[in-house]
Amino acid sequence: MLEARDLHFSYGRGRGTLVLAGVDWQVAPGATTLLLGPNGAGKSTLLKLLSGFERPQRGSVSVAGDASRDTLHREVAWMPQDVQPARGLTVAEQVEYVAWLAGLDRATARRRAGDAIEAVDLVAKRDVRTDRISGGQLRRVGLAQALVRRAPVLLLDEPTAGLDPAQTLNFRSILRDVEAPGGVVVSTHQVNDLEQDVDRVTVLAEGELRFDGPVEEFRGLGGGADDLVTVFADMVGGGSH
Ligand SMILES: Nc1ncnc2c1ncn2[C@@H]1O[C@H](COP(=O)(O)OP(=O)(O)OP(=O)(O)O)[C@@H](O)[C@H]1O
Repeated sequence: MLEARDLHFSYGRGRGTLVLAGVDWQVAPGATTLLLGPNGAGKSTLLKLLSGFERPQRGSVSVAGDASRDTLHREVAWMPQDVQPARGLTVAEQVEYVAWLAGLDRATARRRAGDAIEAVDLVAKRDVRTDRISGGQLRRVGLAQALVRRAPVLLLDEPTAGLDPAQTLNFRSILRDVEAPGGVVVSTHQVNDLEQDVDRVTVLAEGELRFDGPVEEFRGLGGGADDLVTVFADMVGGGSH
């Protein structure tokens, strides 16, 4: 199980602002968790720490008690908020390159990249350069990059931000078929992302967890969708949603 203990993190040296102030959290295996928090709450930072991309100043991130960077890289796949096109590479080449960087041999990287591109419904674009595809398609390349390693845990940072409603639905339906036995985490600042199939909700605000439980429990805090926006705003101590 992917677990964070007493995570403290601030950017910059010395007196940088504390972004995470002692977060204890476990990613629920076999479940999809919505990591909900207002802008600047520290969601991206938490996901970077959980993936091993950043190291905490205090506390630890571990899988089954093992906190080594190699283990995190093997066990956790992370899709960053800003997926970058690799100049000059096609969709297939970019996903294959990421697989190769992760240590797969050439033939396996190619095969897995093909599978991942199929899973994200981008077969028609496989030979198009990634700097010439739409923002929504680039998000799906990002998801393919995360899937290609077949890590047990999948962390997705605001995967549908900026997508139109049709693309959002398309992305969610692709996510429904993703296999990640260690758990899937989807970060968002929008309460209406609760519409998607999620099992659990974790609310992060000002570097602390304010809620962590089954989605039904969170929904039960408000009478309807509008209520939940209010519940969330009260929970995070502001009007952001
Ligand atoms: N590279 C950085 N250097 C300095 N400060 C940073 C850096 N990245 C993030 N921060 C700050 O850390 C805080 C948390 O940022 P983070 O991106 O983790 O929040 P978030 O919840 O993902 O926000 P959003 O929903 O807007 O993406 C913010 O105050 C942000 O300004």
